[in-house]
Amino acid sequence: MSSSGSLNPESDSFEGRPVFYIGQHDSTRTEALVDDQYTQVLNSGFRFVTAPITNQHFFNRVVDLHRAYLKEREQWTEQRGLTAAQPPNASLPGPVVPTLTDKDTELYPSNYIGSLAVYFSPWIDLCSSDPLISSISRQVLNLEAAYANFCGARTIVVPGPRNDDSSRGIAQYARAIREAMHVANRANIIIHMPMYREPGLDEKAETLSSIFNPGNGLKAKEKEIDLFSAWDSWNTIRSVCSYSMRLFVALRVPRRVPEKTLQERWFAEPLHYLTIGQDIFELNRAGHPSLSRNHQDLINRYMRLRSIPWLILCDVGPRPEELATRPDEMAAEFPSLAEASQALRESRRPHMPAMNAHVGYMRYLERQQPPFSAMETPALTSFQDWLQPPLQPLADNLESATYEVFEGDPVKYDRYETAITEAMVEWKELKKPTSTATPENPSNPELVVTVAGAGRGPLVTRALRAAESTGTPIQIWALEKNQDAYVYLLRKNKVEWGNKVTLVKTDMRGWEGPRLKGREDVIGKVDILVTELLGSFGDNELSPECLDGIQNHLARPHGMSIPHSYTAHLSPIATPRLFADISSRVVGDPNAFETPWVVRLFAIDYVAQKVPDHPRFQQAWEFAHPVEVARADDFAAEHGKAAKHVTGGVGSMAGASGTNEHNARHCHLTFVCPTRGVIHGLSGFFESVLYASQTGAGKEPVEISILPDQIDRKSKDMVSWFPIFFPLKKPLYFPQDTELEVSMWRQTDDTRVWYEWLVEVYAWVGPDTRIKVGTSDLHSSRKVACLM
Ligand SMILES: C[S@@+](CC[C@H](N)C(=O)[O-])C[C@H]1O[C@@H](n2cnc3c(N)ncnc32)[C@H](O)[C@@H]1O
Repeated sequence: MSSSGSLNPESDSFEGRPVFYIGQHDSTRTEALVDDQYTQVLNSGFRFVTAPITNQHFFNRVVDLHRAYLKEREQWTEQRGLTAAQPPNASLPGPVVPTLTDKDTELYPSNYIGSLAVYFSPWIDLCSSDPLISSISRQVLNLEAAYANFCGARTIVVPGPRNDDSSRGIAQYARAIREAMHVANRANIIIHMPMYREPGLDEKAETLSSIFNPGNGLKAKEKEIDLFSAWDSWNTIRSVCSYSMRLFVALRVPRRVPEKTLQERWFAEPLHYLTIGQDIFELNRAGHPSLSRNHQDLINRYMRLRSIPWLILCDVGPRPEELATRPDEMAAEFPSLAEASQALRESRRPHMPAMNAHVGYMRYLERQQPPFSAMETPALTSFQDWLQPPLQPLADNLESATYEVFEGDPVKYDRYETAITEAMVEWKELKKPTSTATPENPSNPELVVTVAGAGRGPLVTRALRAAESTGTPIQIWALEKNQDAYVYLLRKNKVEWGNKVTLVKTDMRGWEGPRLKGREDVIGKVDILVTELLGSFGDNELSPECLDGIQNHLARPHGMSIPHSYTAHLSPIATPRLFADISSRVVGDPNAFETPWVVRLFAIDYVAQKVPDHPRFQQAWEFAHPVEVARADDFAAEHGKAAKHVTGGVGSMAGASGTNEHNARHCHLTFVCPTRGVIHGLSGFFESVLYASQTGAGKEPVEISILPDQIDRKSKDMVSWFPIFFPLKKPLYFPQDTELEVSMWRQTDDTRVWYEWLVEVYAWVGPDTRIKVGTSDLHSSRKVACLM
């Protein structure tokens, strides 16, 4: 258990953890609690309770209505002398459930209704194949939805389908929920779903179907457990409801915790509640309730979500008969000494119920959770699954505050400093000539270092530090095209760098090159060129194009670029939240589904599995610098720079001259998905080798990476880049044993760069037979392309 100090936010040893918000549900409750009872439940440690919208009276009324209808129909059939085989007139109207009366409900508008989780009647059966029962169920659903919405309920829980066997039933159910969402137009609708159909944990409460068609439920055959069938039903329901942002899941925690793949599938879904039944708890040796290690891990994982799901403990007390007895006001005012000291020990008022044992255990688990890590600060957490439009680094100038955010991540700068240090050490070791060498001073040891795109100068500081620590004399230039950042650099040069740095306000592609110290008439070459123009997908902020424009100043053959190379990587993902978010933006932003978004992906499911030759994260392409023969350089040498737009027809894009053609890329990747699921787009990442040793001593390269399976090894805790997300306009469903074929292109017409992407689904239907079962549109970010 943590010390009290670690829970005190004021203390130095404070460690934050997710907070458990625990509610109480009683499956036998047929009426909303009255105020006193509600208070008693809160006093036993719960923070909220559930309340049925209607009561037993309403249930009886609906059952009587249906009975009367069946009787009337029977009479009607008899009067006409029809046999059982002759169906009644199809247009005979079915029963219409009359409006609610005050006898049908104990729920009224109140100042605490917003904190109740109100429950639809569990006895309706929206999936019923009996059209009368499904119709009555739907009417009840709508009556209750309208009334709960009227009362001001914010969350309404609806029992999920009882099984996933009938696609007709699920379709009926989904359609009814969509209708109810229109009726309850402000409330959130929460579908109560099991994680999977665990034998023995199916709902037993009676329904209209079990009352009127009792035989139907008996036929259910023993089947193999299909782990994904409940998720499949949920996927149908939310698809029919167009991924409404008001539709959530209450996930029933199973007795046996399933495999990780299924846990992760639900992790990506909008979990509003986790419901934990009394039978999930075990008793420990002291007879207190406890949960297995697997259950604890599951809860700990889900509690890391940005919107932390609330917990509902079901049937763990206080029992209805306990709530029936009102606390004795007199006795509460004048407790006996023994009662008072017992109450003090349990931190409660005398005659108030003791802390519920299950709540007490959950509070203990709350304290046992791993504390928030350095990557879970409130600032970083607030970025989870938050879409940011990508930067236009050439067209736009960054603000000082944005640079300050970059500078807040020491990991990136440490890795750069290590790379520059190694480059300087090896330069000496390999006795490479420097660009400051002149006929008069052929062994001048001064290296020419240029930081291009210096921003507010952190990489300049690191280059100066590397030079000092390695005892390397340098001449250093810093280039920046942002005139405001340039002013900052001028000041920093005076205040911090002792005017050692030559600052040039220029686009690096138009720089004339370094005029050497003491020989200003001579334009020299650069030995070490340092840049950080990388985007989340490596090349998406046009680092290749910018470096092409300056690499002619690099000394050959020894000059080097830091970074030396970078690679882009992809993996298909399910991310229902981002899909819903982007869908909601389309009206104001018609290109929302054609935009690669920068986003700190979190509530997502990587659907592909790692198998031999097909890893979960696959490399799309690579850029390495300097480019050996740049087509642009050749072209400019032949025609002059200004000529590039008038010689159309050479490049792959119509009308392009082809000078940037060497920076176009294409990849085709195959991802393997053994279980069925859905994808909403492609997650993108990059890695970069900043410096690769040239001494042949087998040293590890200096790298940075944002790949989920590499970041901890290559650049732990680096937060400078979030992943990129290439969305799909329509979710793409895939069956089990599927291969997702991903095609991606980096396109250019010499003035712009954009991406195009396509996903195709192939299912294996025999040992050697694969058939195509789905395809996405060809998406293109051309309309939001990066301008060169
Ligand atoms: C991602 S920021 C990095 C800034 C700084 N080096 C750092 O690490 O904090 C990229 C910088 O490069 C500059 N930049 C981008 N393209 C450039 C170009 N073609 N010429 C000069 N500066 C450029 C931007 O204005 C921006 O300041």
